[in-house]
Amino acid sequence: MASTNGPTMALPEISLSYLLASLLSLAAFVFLVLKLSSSGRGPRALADPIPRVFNTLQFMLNNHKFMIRVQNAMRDSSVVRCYLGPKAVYLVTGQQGLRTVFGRELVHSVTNQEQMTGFALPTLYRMKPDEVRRWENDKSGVTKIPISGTEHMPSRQRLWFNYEHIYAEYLGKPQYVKPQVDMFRHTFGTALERYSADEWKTISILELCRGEIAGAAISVLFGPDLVKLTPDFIDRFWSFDEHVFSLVLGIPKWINSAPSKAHDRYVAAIETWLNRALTKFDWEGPDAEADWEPRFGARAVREMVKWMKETGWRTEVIAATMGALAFALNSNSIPTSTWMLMEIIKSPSLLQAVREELATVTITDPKTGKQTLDSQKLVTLPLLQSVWTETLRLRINFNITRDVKEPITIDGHTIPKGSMLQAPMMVAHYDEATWGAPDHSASEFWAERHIRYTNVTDSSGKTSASRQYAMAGRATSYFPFGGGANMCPGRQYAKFEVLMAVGLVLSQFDIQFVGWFKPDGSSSDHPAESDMRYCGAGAMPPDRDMKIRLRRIS
Ligand code: HEM
Repeated sequence: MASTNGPTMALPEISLSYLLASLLSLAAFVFLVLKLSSSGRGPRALADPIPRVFNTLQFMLNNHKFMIRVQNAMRDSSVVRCYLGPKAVYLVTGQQGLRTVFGRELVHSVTNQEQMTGFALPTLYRMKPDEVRRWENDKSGVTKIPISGTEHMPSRQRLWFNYEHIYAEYLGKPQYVKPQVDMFRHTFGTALERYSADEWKTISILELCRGEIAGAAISVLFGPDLVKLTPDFIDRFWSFDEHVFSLVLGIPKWINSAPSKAHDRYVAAIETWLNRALTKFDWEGPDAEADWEPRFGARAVREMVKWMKETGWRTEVIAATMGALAFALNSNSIPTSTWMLMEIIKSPSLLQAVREELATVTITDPKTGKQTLDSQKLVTLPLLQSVWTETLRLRINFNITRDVKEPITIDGHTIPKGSMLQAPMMVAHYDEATWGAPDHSASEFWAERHIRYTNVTDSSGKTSASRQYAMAGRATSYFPFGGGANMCPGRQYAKFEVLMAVGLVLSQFDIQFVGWFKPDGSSSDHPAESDMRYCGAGAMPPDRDMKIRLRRIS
């Protein structure tokens, strides 16, 4: 239609079908653009109200709140990204993600090496920049077969490989675990002899675990001299333990000097022990290959010291490395023992059931003639194992962290080189779909979560329900010991040690519950809960104590 007013343009005649077709094309175009732009954005981003600042601060200062936001974001997304400082971090959950973090195929592309050289080696291991550079320059990888192009390196000079291999071998192989377990049973059993059959004694579960169990564990791994030479060593250990997170974050001394002071006192004590052991030990003598001897304690410690001396590390660095090992030994096992004792003692029926199980593995020690526990059978008891699994699931809470050295793909998302991967236990271990049961939500401690009952018929034809251990969820939703090449090398020993400590206390004493106590010593009307200040830092200890009365069963 032509206009009659002023200069005009002739408009084409538009049909309805032409208009509809144009609108549809436009809609399709907009949809495509939106789709392409959203897939280009990668995985879901965690909201960051002050970009790159808020999330970083919350991660460091209130990890629990940060992790609750991550948990919510991961309800419908197996990969969530955010920035922590300048670093792009990808939090992952689910089968594919966990296989990527822990799998053998990507062992050279997904590693913990930047974590070590960036944080642990300069702080906890006390290495100077040129010493850290030696690790950075070792490109031969962690596996027995060196990465192609590095085959020329003498095997003992391969730092990453030897560090992992020595621990995996001497902490993990059954022939070395067994003598350590026997030694722990004897040492802790002897420590318990101070509680007699003649009188009831009131004790604190926290003190028992942080004192006697931790002391026995240190004496087994490092020999008795460490505590003999520094009688307050166990106090120094806990003071160091309290400050580890601040130390690793590298908070400067002028802001807070307490962490480095605690570390100084701790490493100094270990150095005293180390110097004495190095002077006294005969490397050519009969104990050179002993499973355990009193100077260095367990073989794992002696082999690590030997290799570090051979490869030229300063005594202070070796002492600090042993300090990190003592931390790995106790920092998770002791809270786990504490929680297991508290959970069992607080429920009279559970205590009774566990004691009945323990009675089936009680033996007479051939050397001392005293009652003790058969360690091999102990770790197969169904109910005790279920309590162990449930305790680790609920109370061990950190994000297993790895660096991405080559681009990888998880659930269709490309994770670029240079970013960081984190597998949060709090997301996997508390997942309702995996762990929840009709009357027991995933966030609740339920001693029998990992028990199945099957009917068995005996020779007389009588049928009864038999209790069996069966983990309630998938392995990829449960990784308290991490996974892959860096998986905790002490995990087998940890299970023996914790179950032995808990088993000896519960089987050798009559126990009466006294009450719950707050850290200030006042009584509490409700049981302990996880101390969430430790969320993301490893084991979450109980926020209050339990006191009991005990008397040895004569
Ligand atoms: C309940 C007890 C324990 C728990 C939950 C636990 C957990 C862990 C975790 C999550 C890691 C990091 C794994 C990774 O990055 O994938 C680790 C590393 C380690 N653990 Fe344990 N652990 C326990 C007991 C022990 C014990 C008893 C020992 C020693 C006898 C030990 C020695 C180590 C060592 C040496 C490392 C470092 C390995 C490395 O640097 O690659 N752990 N542990």
